[in-house]
Amino acid sequence: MKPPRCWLRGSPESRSLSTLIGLTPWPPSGNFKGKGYICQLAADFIFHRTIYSAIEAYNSKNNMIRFLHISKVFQQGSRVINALSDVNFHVPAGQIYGVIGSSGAGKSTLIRCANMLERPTSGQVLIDRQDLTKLSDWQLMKNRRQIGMIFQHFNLLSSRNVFDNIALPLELNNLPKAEIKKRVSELLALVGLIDKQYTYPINLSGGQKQRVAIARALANNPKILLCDEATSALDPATTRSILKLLKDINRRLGLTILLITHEMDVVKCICDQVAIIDAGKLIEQNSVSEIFSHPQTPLAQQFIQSTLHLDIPDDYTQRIQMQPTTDNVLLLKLAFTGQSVNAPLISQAVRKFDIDISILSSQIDYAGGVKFGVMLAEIHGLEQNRSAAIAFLQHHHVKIEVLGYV
Ligand SMILES: Nc1ncnc2c1ncn2[C@@H]1O[C@H](COP(=O)(O)OP(=O)(O)OP(=O)(O)O)[C@@H](O)[C@H]1O
Repeated sequence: MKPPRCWLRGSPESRSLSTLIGLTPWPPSGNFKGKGYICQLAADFIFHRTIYSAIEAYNSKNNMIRFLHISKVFQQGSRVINALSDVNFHVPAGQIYGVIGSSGAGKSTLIRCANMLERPTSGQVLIDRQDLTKLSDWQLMKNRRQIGMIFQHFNLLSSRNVFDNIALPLELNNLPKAEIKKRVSELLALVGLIDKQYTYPINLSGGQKQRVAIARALANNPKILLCDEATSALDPATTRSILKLLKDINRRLGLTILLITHEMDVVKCICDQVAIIDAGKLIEQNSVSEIFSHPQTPLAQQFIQSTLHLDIPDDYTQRIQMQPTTDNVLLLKLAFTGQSVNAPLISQAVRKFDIDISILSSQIDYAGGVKFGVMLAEIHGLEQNRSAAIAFLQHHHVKIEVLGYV
């Protein structure tokens, strides 16, 4: 059958679509005048609607969590607090998505909106295409079974042992005893606590308590897991082991994880994507590799720097001053991200501007498969040459902080 004339007389996009779906553009080249031009407009309209609907359908199918124009206002006496302002983002199914922000930024409010522990003042929260803001309390209670949650302070019941804590949501679901036993045994194995099943929370370490909380959150086979500062109360080694467990669960079960944190190390360690929230507004969001290689906002840069721990040696701290010294050696902190981390910029600057650079310490790290780094260095040479070298490095996206003269 011959393809409809006006469809194929459309714009280049509609023509390429016709090629994509296997139709030969007809006529091969067209002069769009009169009726033909109207046909072109109609074709474009249909094309854009089709594409738009296709993108919408794809987004809603592949995004497990969708925050649409979420605002939350708290009223404290006469004081109005805009905890969240028009927050929009989507969490694709099967991903680990981090939301990072400083204290009071609105992280807890946001994650609590994801299961309606906090109802947004306006906006929609869609979990697996279901709009939670439209549900009655009873429907919401049922719906929450598909959302597991873990907290900073574990929230275990001290009167129940490990087995019984994990069994609780299954008991509330009226599961037969034999099924509860089977499911709890699976979960104990998943979180590595088979030998602790009869232990009470008081006799568990922080990491073990969080493992129990994770097992309990997974008891009803949820589609998503919300993590509210889940590692903030743990030491660095235990934090790493819990993050490793979460990543393992995410990969093995295909579980979608939304976590909030104030630590970029957590994001760096397990997240696929990250959103940065500041004063209730979402100011930046992207894949972890993109954020680490091309941070757009000063706050994103600050969070990245916080993951690189480079201290100025004590003897330098004592000697450093902002006025030039007799030796006139400049002390700099250089931060490399994206392409600048791989380019031989230091040796180029030395050759080009006739200066010497002495590296005191440096650190390179990885996040989302991207390298980034920080360096502490002395620069020796004439003032104008050093300034030109600094301008050269800045031009190549090296962030430079002048620490002073030593
Ligand atoms: N129930 C409430 N009533 C009034 N104000 C609230 C309430 N909950 C949160 N807020 C305010 O909303 C803002 C965001 O708070 P939220 O707890 O979401 O921030 P956060 O980023 O999680 O901070 P932190 O990391 O310190 O926990 C803050 O100004 C807070 O004081």
